[in-house]
Amino acid sequence: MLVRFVASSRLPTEWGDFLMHGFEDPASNKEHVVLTMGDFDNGEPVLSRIHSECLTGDALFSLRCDCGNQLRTALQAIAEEGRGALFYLRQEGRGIGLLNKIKAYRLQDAGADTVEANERLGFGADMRDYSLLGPMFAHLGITSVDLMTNNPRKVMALSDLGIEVRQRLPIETSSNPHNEKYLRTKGAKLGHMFRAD
Ligand SMILES: Nc1nc2c(ncn2[C@@H]2O[C@H](COP(=O)(O)OP(=O)(O)OP(=O)(O)O)[C@@H](O)[C@H]2O)c(=O)[nH]1
Repeated sequence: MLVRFVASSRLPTEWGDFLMHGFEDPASNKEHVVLTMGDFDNGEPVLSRIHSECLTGDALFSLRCDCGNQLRTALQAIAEEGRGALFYLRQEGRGIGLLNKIKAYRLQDAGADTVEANERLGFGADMRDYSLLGPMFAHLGITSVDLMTNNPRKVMALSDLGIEVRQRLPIETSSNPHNEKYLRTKGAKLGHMFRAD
């Protein structure tokens, strides 16, 4: 069964008032949310971010990745524009889940990079599936986006779903000693268009 819309409510945040739309995915038993601001009726491209859940970076202030920083940067950019959408997909750890990500971090502490760690656990480098976005875009009436990402796979995934990506907007965040290797590996092995500080 396809991902389906369940309910919306107001979500005031430190950047402004968003609408929060909840979706359920019966196949994976996952719940996803989209935060929107403004009106999409005129068909103009919508400033958008497709963000993959990162409990450690988004909620626990981790410096091992750039996720929390990107989340805040995206919400701020949407609020400044007064119009946009943030898709928050519950695909933790590039789709391997939180506990496997902790195991992957352990392997990284022992010298593996983020891709090698996934592989040693028996996973591909990136297990995320973006097809679930189709019904979410349809429900919100968004057909064209300006996408905040450094990840070319997301641009291709949206094109495959028939969503026009008018432009890719880089989402640069600063590096620190804890995430330098991770950011380098994303550039070298996962095709991210990352420019280190
Ligand atoms: N398996 C694994 N997942 C990680 C690791 N560090 C961060 N993540 C997850 O990676 C996801 C974010 O992916 P990124 O590759 O950082 O960025 P992206 O979303 O592909 O691309 P951008 O749009 O440019 O941010 C989140 O689900 C994080 O939980 C790691 O070392 N191992």
